[in-house]
Amino acid sequence: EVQEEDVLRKLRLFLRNITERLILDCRFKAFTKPVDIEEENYLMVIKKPMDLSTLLTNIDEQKYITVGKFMADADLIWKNALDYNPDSDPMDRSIRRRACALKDVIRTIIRDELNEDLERACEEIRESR
Ligand SMILES: CC(=O)c1nc(NC(=O)[C@H]2CNCCN2)sc1-c1cc(O)cc(O)c1
Repeated sequence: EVQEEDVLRKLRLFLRNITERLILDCRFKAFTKPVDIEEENYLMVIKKPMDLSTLLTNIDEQKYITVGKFMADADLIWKNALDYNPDSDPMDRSIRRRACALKDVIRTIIRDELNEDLERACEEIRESR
């Protein structure tokens, strides 16, 4: 009913704000668009590609009804980067460093800025569905 839509709208605003800040952060440029699948055997190594612009589309398509569901996809971005870049190659190291920074930034923003009442209200909606 109306209250639920209000809660989910607030969640979308919160998640969109975080995602847009990450897209604007030049450290995370490599993560802003889907990896070009011409990239050597990318889809053989990475089962579920994810990127910041796809996160934004998912938010707009109302795919996330809890912060936890959003976090699972957001975590895919840096986890995929670590999986695809395990070597000592300078490019691998550079991507891994940015992946670790992305992980820390996402967690810090959520811990500092997530309103506990909002998250609890979202969990109640999830349980009721
Ligand atoms: C995001 C990611 O995981 C990624 N990994 C790369 N690794 C390499 O190129 C390593 C792999 N090991 C052998 C030496 N090359 S390039 C790259 C990437 C960077 C962008 O600016 C945009 C984009 O779509 C993808």
